[in-house]
Amino acid sequence: MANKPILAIDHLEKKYGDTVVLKDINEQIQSGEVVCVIGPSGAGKSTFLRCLNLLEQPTAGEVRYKGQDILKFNKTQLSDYREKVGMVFQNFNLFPNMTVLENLKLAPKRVKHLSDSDATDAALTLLERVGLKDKAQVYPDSLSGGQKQRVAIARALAMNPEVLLFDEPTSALDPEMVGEVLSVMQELAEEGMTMVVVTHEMGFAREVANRVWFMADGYIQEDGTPNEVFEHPKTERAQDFIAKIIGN
Ligand SMILES: Nc1ncnc2c1ncn2[C@@H]1O[C@H](COP(=O)(O)OP(=O)(O)OP(=O)(O)O)[C@@H](O)[C@H]1O
Repeated sequence: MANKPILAIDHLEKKYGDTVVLKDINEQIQSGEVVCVIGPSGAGKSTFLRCLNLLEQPTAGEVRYKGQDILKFNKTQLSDYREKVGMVFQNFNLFPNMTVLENLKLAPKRVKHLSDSDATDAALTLLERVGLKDKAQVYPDSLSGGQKQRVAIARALAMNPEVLLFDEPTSALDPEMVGEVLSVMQELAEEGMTMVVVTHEMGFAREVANRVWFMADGYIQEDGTPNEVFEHPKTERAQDFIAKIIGN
């Protein structure tokens, strides 16, 4: 392949004690790709995602970002890497004692040393992009779940990431809030953001992903286009899962 991957995963393994949760994962992600990771509960999807930014330490293997093994990064390199590879969590992780605007300004000021007024301008632009400019001065507690998650996405974008990792970003939301978050994510995908999304939202995976990885028992068992994985799954495990999810 001509393109160099932005992320390359080689022989990744994660064990907790004697329990092997991820087994020999080998994958590559190209810049601009949207990869959705699907699979049954307990398959290792979140653990895998957390290994990509070292919230979990892999027990073996390599994760290379633009050719460099992130497991060998020193503290400064790791902090630079986490600026470039942002993460959006299931439970938003907003700072409750800060306004929405302060949530967005904190890291750009502290880490990127932006001036207060530059950080404010950038934050307001991002809030506008996720449709929440009018919420700049409120505290997260007064927002709906969908609004909180849109703020969390804006906060991740405030660091100008090259890759965004999403860990079940809509799983904690009431059903009526899911669409507003997915549509922000879809816009990001259309703008060319590289995204790895662990999700139970099969509609999103079908429509927005370039590639779908089906994970079960700590392996990526299927890797293909949405059409390949949803319509023509090769393994029995994926066939069963997809039949149950799609309901036929
Ligand atoms: N800190 C930990 N210590 C021990 N076992 C863990 C730890 N974290 C996760 N596990 C185990 O690893 C396995 C994979 O968990 P993980 O959360 O990655 O799965 P998942 O595919 O994301 O599931 P779900 O869709 O339910 O979130 C599970 O069996 C889980 O119990």
